[in-house]
Amino acid sequence: MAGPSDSPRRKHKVTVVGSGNWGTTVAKLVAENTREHPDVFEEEVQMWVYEENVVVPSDSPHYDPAVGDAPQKLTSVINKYHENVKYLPKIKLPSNVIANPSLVDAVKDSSILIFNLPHEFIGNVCKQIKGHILPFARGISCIKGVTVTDDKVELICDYIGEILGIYCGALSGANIANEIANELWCETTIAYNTPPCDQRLTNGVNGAHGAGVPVRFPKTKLTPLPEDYPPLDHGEIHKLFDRPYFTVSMVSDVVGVSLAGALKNIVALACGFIEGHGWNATAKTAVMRRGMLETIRFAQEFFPESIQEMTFWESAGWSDMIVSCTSARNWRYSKMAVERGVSLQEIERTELNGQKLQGISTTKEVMSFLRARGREDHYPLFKAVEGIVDGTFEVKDIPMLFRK
Ligand SMILES: NC(=O)C1=CN([C@@H]2O[C@H](COP(=O)(O)OP(=O)(O)OC[C@H]3O[C@@H](n4cnc5c(N)ncnc54)[C@H](O)[C@@H]3O)[C@@H](O)[C@H]2O)C=CC1
Ligand SMILES: O=C(CO)COP(=O)(O)O
Repeated sequence: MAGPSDSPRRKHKVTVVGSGNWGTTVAKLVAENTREHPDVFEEEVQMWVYEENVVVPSDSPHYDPAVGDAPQKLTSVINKYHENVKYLPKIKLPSNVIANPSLVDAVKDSSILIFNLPHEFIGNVCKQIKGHILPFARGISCIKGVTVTDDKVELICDYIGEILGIYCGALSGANIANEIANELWCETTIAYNTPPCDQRLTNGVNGAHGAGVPVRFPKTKLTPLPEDYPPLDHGEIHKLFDRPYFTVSMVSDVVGVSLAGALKNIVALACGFIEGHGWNATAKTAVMRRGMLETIRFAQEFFPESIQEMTFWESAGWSDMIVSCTSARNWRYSKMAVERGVSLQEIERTELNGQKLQGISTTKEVMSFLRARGREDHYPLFKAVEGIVDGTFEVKDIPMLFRK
């Protein structure tokens, strides 16, 4: 009888769940890598698209006079022209990215699931795919946010892992999708821990950085990755994401990577408000420093068992804080809201063409969690951002928060 080592070697099939600005960019870079590593990955990358109708503008090279201004399915446009004309216009996607409007079909038979959509939609997506994925699939969440219920705050990757019964790591960094899509160099951080049940494939090799951090796995029993698949350890995950223009650091601290990515969106709103009010770099750096202190305080207070402060020196930490407070969407549009004297919610509705500002919901969720514990006054900057978003606090009063 044939043993496991005689079995034919299978390849990892990859699906990107989500196709916004970042989702499409990650699908592009991952598809470049599946092409370069045909021994490990199936070439075709499925990309789930939340289907909608789009009108291709007349100045687009993909404008078809026979179709004119008639609405077309976004998936058909992506598959025909290899461009996501709505969320990542003017970027050519590799032809092995396949847009799929069916969530269940897109994740079918995939052993690697990359979750990349605004965090408010992840619950519904997980509900729909539960029971339709390979039981031994492994996940990477590129989502910046947290999930909050009355009694707990959860990392998105833990939430995905618990609902689907799989292991899920986290990717986060100083990453502006349009820059990476244009292949302008940057770094990112991936936190992933090979589950013990998969380690017979990897000799326990997990990567050098982060040794000593208690490793977290879902409470549910994991199904081992079958032996005829290539192992999934730091080396293989690195192979899937690292590009000449996208330098990946592998770490083990899932908590630090996830919380830094989620909470910097609150600080980015504060920086936009500050700048919209007319203050400049010195005020912004004060807010960034205060924001980082509150981020680390939050991590230490609610995830004390696993946080590693070195993570804040990775791309997911200070670099993301800096880029988010100087050039990302949450900063840009909160500045615009103050300059125009309108609410941030209105700016999101009128200016973002379907893209989402994760800072708005993250601020509300984090503050409701803190308030339920009577801890809101220990996070004065986060509280001020909530007040500004709700119209109950004024930007000019931010410095008063920090006077002894
Ligand atoms: N855009 C960027 O530069 C970066 C974004 N991120 C993070 O990546 C995550 C995904 O963001 P983006 O790809 O930028 O999204 P986006 O903000 O560009 O696009 C919104 C997406 O949500 C989808 N959507 C709308 N309604 C939906 C529903 N009911 N159910 C499911 N999907 C729905 C839209 O189809 C679209 O794909 C976020 O957590 C964000 O913080 C992280 C790094 C960089
Ligand atoms: O996460 C990001 C930068 O690292 C992108 O942030 P925005 O969603 O504010 O554009």
